[in-house]
Amino acid sequence: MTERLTIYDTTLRDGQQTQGVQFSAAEKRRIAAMLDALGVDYIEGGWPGANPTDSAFFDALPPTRATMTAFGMTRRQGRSAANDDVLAAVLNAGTPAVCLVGKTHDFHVRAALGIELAENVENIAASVAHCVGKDRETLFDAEHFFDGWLSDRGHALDCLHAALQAGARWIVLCDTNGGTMPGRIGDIVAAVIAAGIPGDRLGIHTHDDAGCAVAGSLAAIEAGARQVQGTLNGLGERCGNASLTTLIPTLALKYADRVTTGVPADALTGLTRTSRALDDILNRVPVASRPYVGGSAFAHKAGLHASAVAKNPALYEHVDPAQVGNTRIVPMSNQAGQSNLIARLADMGLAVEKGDPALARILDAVKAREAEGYSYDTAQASFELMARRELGRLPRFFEVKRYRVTIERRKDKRDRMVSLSEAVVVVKIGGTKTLSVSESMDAGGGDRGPVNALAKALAKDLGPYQAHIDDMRLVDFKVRITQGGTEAVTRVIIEHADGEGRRWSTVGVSPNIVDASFEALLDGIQWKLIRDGATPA
Ligand SMILES: CC(=O)SCCNC(=O)CCNC(=O)[C@H](O)C(C)(C)COP(=O)(O)OP(=O)(O)OC[C@H]1O[C@@H](n2cnc3c(N)ncnc32)[C@H](O)[C@@H]1OP(=O)(O)O
Ligand SMILES: CC(=O)C(=O)O
Repeated sequence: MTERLTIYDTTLRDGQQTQGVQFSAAEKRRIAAMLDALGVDYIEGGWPGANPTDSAFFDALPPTRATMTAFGMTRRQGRSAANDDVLAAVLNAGTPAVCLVGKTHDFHVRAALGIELAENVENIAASVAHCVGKDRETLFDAEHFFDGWLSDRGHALDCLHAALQAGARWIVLCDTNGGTMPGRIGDIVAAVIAAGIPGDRLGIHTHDDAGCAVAGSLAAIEAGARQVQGTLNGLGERCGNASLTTLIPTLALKYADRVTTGVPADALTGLTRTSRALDDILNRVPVASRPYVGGSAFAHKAGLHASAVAKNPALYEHVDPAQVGNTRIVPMSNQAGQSNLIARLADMGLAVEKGDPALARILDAVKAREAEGYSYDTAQASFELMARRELGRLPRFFEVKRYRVTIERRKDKRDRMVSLSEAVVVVKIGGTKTLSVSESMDAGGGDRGPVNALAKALAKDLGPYQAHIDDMRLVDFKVRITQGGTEAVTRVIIEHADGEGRRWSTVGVSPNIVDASFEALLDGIQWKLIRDGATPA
């Protein structure tokens, strides 16, 4: 017998409390549509009246199947709920549900609000009753509840009972500082239920400060809480909230015998896309190690793992990546054996029989190059080019005859010191040599550095290949000083993208950062020409 678990998303409110995150109203609408497609039950849209973006979002709310919720706080001391302007802004947003945060830790009541415990309980009751009286489904976020329970459980419970009696639909227990261990969360939730707050009225809201937010939420669910709150990709104040990107598949795939959620199986297959779409909105590189949806979540690097996965993927996978819309990869590195290699080459469309002597040559080359400072487990496009070279299947599109980069520091017309990087690249395509010159100046007149100048010069005139590279862009550039053999060398990893949504990474290594960057840039272009099926001139 399974029970229905309600999923409450707070990406647009607590997620916006992440340092460095500021959604526009249009972005909030896009994210709300993504959440709706996923099947969450509630979308907390923000705090109306707190800032212009949230107000603009609530002024033109998108239609959603999920219950749109406005967030705010209980009335301030000395005001009636009807005369509290913050509460009024929350109600004026016109959402079917509202969520009010209130203090439940005696320390906060005295130190942050500066009021008596009885006054706090009255404020909670009056605020909830006011919203219920305006026909809003009302949730009460019991801030710092777990710390409050340990400090003065009588007061913490009084706050919950006051909200429940005033008509709150949900009482949400918050581990606001994120420091409560999962076992303790489970014990306290069970004690709260025993004290008369029914599990089907209880929610859990955790933060990840001790790395336990998802575990704490699961402990609360196991103890009987029937609403779970969280955010996409675990965004949220400080270290973030419980990640719904982890909780949703965990609930669907591992708790199906205990609870059901509103997320249908076909929406679950859109989870990886949703997670990456949010990163795209935030202009963030997706975290590869993210459970279920990360680029490495189903990457089998070690030779023993890859060999077993080739026989049966379940040997090293806790779920099928297709269930969450992710894909299995078998990267190449010096941890790899022939099984990784055959699988990887097959993914690239290169069929090679087991026992082919080229396999041993490629493995030796990977190990030798990684000893020099290369790293192929992320730079799979450079690995492909190297493997093709060993297999004699690397098309020769063009040859770089020479390149030069200069950096000049000089005064501009307004007598300010400015830098200017300039690159010259000479390439030979077929029988024709082309010379391209480019500066690194951006639209605002700022210098973007020698690597930018080189990238622009290299991409400026590639004759018959130009149409293939026009939609390429550089999305990430990482530099590490590493030990190659006995010398310190620079390793540059570049992530590229194109108009078709492909992303690929390349690596270059040299004692000189410009040479290392150039090698990675060149690999990026060659890989793109191969993928596009360009014909060598
Ligand atoms: C745990 C959480 O994440 S809850 C969500 C927190 N989110 C945010 O704070 C983001 C949005 N907040 C804001 O934009 C602003 O803080 C506003 C508009 C809500 C209030 O702004 P201001 O009026 O300038 O107050 P300020 O932010 O300085 O302080 C909050 C005040 O509310 C009081 N307060 C805090 N929590 C509560 C509560 N649950 N109930 C009643 N009053 C509260 C504080 O004691 C403080 O009062 P004081 O000014 O008398 O000391
Ligand atoms: C309400 C909330 O975000 C918290 O207590 O963490």
